[in-house]
Amino acid sequence: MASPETSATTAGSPAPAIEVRALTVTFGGLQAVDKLSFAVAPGTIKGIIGPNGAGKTTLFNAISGITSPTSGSVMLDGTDITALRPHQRAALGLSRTFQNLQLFPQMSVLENVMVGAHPRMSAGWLSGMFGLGGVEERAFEAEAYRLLALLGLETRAGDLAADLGFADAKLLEIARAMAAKPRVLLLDEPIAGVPLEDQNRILKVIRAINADGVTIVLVEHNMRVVMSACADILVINYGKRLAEGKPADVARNPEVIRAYLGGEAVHA
Ligand SMILES: Nc1ncnc2c1ncn2[C@@H]1O[C@H](COP(=O)(O)OP(=O)(O)OP(=O)(O)O)[C@@H](O)[C@H]1O
Repeated sequence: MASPETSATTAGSPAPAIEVRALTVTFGGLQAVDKLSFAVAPGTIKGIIGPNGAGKTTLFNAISGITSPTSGSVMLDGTDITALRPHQRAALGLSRTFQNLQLFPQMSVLENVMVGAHPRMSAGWLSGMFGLGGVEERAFEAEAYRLLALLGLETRAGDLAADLGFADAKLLEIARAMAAKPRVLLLDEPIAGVPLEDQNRILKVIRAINADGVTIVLVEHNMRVVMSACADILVINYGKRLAEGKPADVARNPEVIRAYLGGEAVHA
């Protein structure tokens, strides 16, 4: 029988990978996230869009544990994780990237990926990471190389992260998050600021990660990317759900068009 912390699942219908229940985050008098509820089906890519200040990053911060919600709950694979700290959520399989890259510029590309594996490391491993060697370090290093190859960054492994171009730095941020071997990956604007000619590289990586079985929640302003990558999309405004559904339906929704683009059509 399910414990009080786990949600009931009926036979044949697995718990959502992520479920947010009546989540509210208040800053002073401002409801940045306002009684928001939604679910993300396992193995899918869910897009979250909304105008500037709609509450998308605050929502990600509450899901990943960086911000404590004022009320409501967050479930991961049917388990209530609302009270857990970010590293505990990461150890349970929830990983994220940041809109403003959280890389170590003076460390190598490879080392940045290896740091991302810390939720899986044994105690003391990180402090001995550079120079002590050992079986565990070599295993993580081999995995980090495999991840870099998957993301097309293997030739940059020895370079400083500071020397990467912007698109490669965005990819490295994804590789760092993937090093924790997440089942659910939150991507905060992975395409933002990336030149048009590099955007498809990142889109391909997102699809490849998802094809490997990782559930993805994608916050992104780039409509072309959101519309083509996501099975369904949640639109929020003032921290509340404005619309939810298939990309084509959301793009036609008059309320979405009005609130999100001030009257312009949402182009796929
Ligand atoms: N730490 C904070 N303290 C006070 N207000 C905050 C804080 N973080 C966010 N806010 C406010 O909460 C609201 C939601 O902000 P948030 O950054 O989550 O929106 P967003 O949808 O991610 O915006 P953008 O698309 O511009 O990144 C905004 O009004 C913002 O000013």
